This record gives sequence, C-alpha cells and structure tokens, in this order.
Amino acid sequence: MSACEFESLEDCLETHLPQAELTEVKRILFGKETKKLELPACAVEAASEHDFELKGYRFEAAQEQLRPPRRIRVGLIQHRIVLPTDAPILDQINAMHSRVGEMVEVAAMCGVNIVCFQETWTMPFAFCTREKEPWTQFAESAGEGNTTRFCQELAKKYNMVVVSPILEREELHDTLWNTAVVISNSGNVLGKSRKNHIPRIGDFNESTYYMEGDTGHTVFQTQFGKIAVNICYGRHHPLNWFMYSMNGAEIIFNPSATVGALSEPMWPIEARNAAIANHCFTCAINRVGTEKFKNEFTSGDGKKAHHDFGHFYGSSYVAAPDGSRTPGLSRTRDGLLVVEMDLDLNRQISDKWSFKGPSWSRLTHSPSGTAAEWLRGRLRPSSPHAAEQPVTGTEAAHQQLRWPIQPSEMSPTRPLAGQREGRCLRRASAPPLIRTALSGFLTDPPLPDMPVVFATDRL
Ligand SMILES: NC(=O)NCCC(=O)O
Repeated sequence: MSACEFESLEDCLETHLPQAELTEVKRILFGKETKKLELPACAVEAASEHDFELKGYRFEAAQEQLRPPRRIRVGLIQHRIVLPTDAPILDQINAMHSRVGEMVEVAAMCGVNIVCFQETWTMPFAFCTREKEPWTQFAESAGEGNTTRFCQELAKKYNMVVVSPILEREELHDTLWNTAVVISNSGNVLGKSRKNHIPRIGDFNESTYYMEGDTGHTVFQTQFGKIAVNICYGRHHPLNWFMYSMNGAEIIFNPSATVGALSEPMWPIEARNAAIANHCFTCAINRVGTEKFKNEFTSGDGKKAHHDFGHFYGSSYVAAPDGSRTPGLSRTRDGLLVVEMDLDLNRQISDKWSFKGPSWSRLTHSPSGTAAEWLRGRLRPSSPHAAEQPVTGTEAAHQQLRWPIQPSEMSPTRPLAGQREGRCLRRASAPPLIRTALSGFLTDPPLPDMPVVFATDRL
C-alpha cells in the first residue's frame, strides 16, 4: 500500500486492535475520549451526496457556578484541488469556491459558528515550482478580492465567522503575502493575519514569493470567542503559539499545506502540544491529494527533477487544552470536521496546571530585576530591543503590564473595506516592557514598528 492510499491511523487501529486494547491505546494516544457529536441527517446525506467525509465530536467542560458554558462549534475544511493545475486560473478559483461553498452549506446545517479553510485554499500549492507565472495571478486583495467577497456572502448567509487563508496581493505596492482573512459573522472583514514564518525546506520554496508577515500576533474578537491564525510553518515555533495565546486567543487555527515525507510524524504532536502548553484549543487543517505541475522542478537538494510535491495527507484535527484531541479526518478524502467545544475549559485547565501564568509572571517579575535581563538570559541575548526597563515591584509591574490589552488602550486602525470596527495597539505605543517582550520573541533583528492587533467587531 502506498502512503497516499493509507486512509487513517485511527481507522487502522479500530480495524486491527481488540476492543479492550483499543480503549487503552486510544486513552494513551489521544487522551480523554472526545464524544461523537450527533449531526443532522440532512448534513450526513449532503456530505455523502457531495462525496466528502463528515465527522463530528465534542469536548466537554465542567459546569461552573458563576459562569455559563460557552459552547461553540468550529468547522475545519480540508480538500483537494478541483481542476488540474494547468486549467485557466479563474476556472480553478471558481471550482474551488463552488466545492468549498457546498461544504460550508453542510457546516451550516451542523450549526458551525466559525469555519476555517486550508492554507491558500483557492489555488494549488504551486510554490514548489519557483515559477512566478502563472501562480502569482492567484493572488487577491484581502479586503476586496473576489474570494473575500465570496466569503463575506457565506458569513452573512450562515451567520458564521469565516477564516479564509489566501495568497494576498497588497495592491498599493504589489506585495505578496500568505494571509488569513478573518470575516465576522456579520460579513465584515475583521482583519488579517499574515504568515510569519516562511519555509525554504524540501520543495516548500515559499521564500521565493513572500516575506515574513507584518501583522504581529493578531487576535480577533468574534461573537463566538477570541481567535487567532498561526499559518502552517508557524506551528513549528512554540513561541509563536505562545504569543497568540498571550494576546488572548482562545482558539488558534493552523491552516496548513504539508506532505507526508516531510512532516507527518510531527503533525499530531505540534498543534496538540500547543493546546496543552497554552491552555487553549488548536485546530490543525491540512489539504489532501497530490498536485501535479506541467514543468519539472528541483529544490537544490540533490533530488531528481519531479512534477509533484508528494502527498498532502489531510488528517485535520482539533486539540483541547486538557491534552485530548479528536480523531483526524481522512488522509485521502475531502472532509469537514465539526467540533463543539466549551471555551470554559481553557480557564479550568489553566487553573489546574497553570503553565501560562508562570511564564508571564516570570516575564513581569524577574528575580534579576528587569524583564529585559530575563529575556536576554532566556531568549535572544543580542536583541537590540532588549533595552533595560526596570520593574520596581509587583504593583508597578502590574500597572505597566495590564494584560490582555484593554479596549481603552487601543487606537483605531485604518479600516479595511467592509470592516466596521477595528482597533489596535501599535507596538510603538505599547508599554515598554511589552515592546521589549514582543521584540524579543518576534524577530532578531527586529522589524520596524509592528502592530500588535486586537481586532474586534460588534459583539
Ligand atoms: N506550507 C508550509 O509552510 N509548509 C511547510 C512544511 C511544513 O510546515 O510542514
């Protein structure tokens, strides 16, 4: 059996292990069992009619006395490209719109509140080729492109937040970015999050096309919770997840495009570990299938010229802060994973294990007297941004570092088209210690003034 025919690890275990052993293996491999979510018959029928996998699970939290449950549903969509890579570009985009449109309709039947698509979902993952043409023609404006308009319609029609990762063309300077556009359930563009770690590994020749994103660690306040998007390669960097979580993210999406030979053993671990370490939910989404390109390409790694990347193995899943995770979607088929989660679980697990609190308080109450010293010692000794910022006691530190960012501290941003409200705290105006921390974590050498955005829509 070839790697692209192997359906899924979970199916294999279910088929071959006796029940008693299976229960133990699942407990150890996947954590506390995620219950199956009852999905409406019409959704099951529609998924079968449109030939995609539909799975539903739910994570539970304890009932609290002072806070109501915050149960919401997320939908993760993975799919293969619809038309061959040499079909006319507009046909390819339109075919992908219509495929994903039918999957979102099923997500709506399942009561999904926030849906996220895979990385650069409207196009083949052509960055292996290093050819600029015709692939750069897939790039669109984040605020006003056809794909954003299409997603705005879906968002309004189904009252659903849509996370739409695309190849972005910033029209003013014709700069390309790998960007997730976040659209509120009202249909407004809430903002965007640009991929901040760009791979040049194997055939992932993405640095030929775009630079590291400049949107900081953006967190979006939606009606259904605070969300962030850590695009693909960003998942290998623990501090990246940490910063999204420090900015208040309750759910971090990880839209990806990755292949078996390169990353499959890491896939089930990384997003799950991030959920554990940061007391939040994480959602890992990968495309499926093998995409063939007309011209052969090489990647300077001694391999013979070839026409494809290898197999994109799907296996999208959701992980919870208590270390449990859903089974993955198929390695070979298009699929929709619907997951109900109670966001109260984040705080419950944080109170129990307290991984994050100590990291933050170490940052603010450094025994050596300054956070900068702490950062120097632990992170990037040479960061020029690690200027001394004395912390003169707990109270002063708290005053200086109120966190998360309060609405009163935000300043209005230039709104994107269709965006009703947006606010951000510019790094330059952030308390110095936060600036220091962010510089230390983000870049070395540091990027120029980078917005740390906390975008919000009407609640
Ligand atoms: N799309 C992307 O960043 N892929 C890089 C390979 C990986 O992260 O597994």
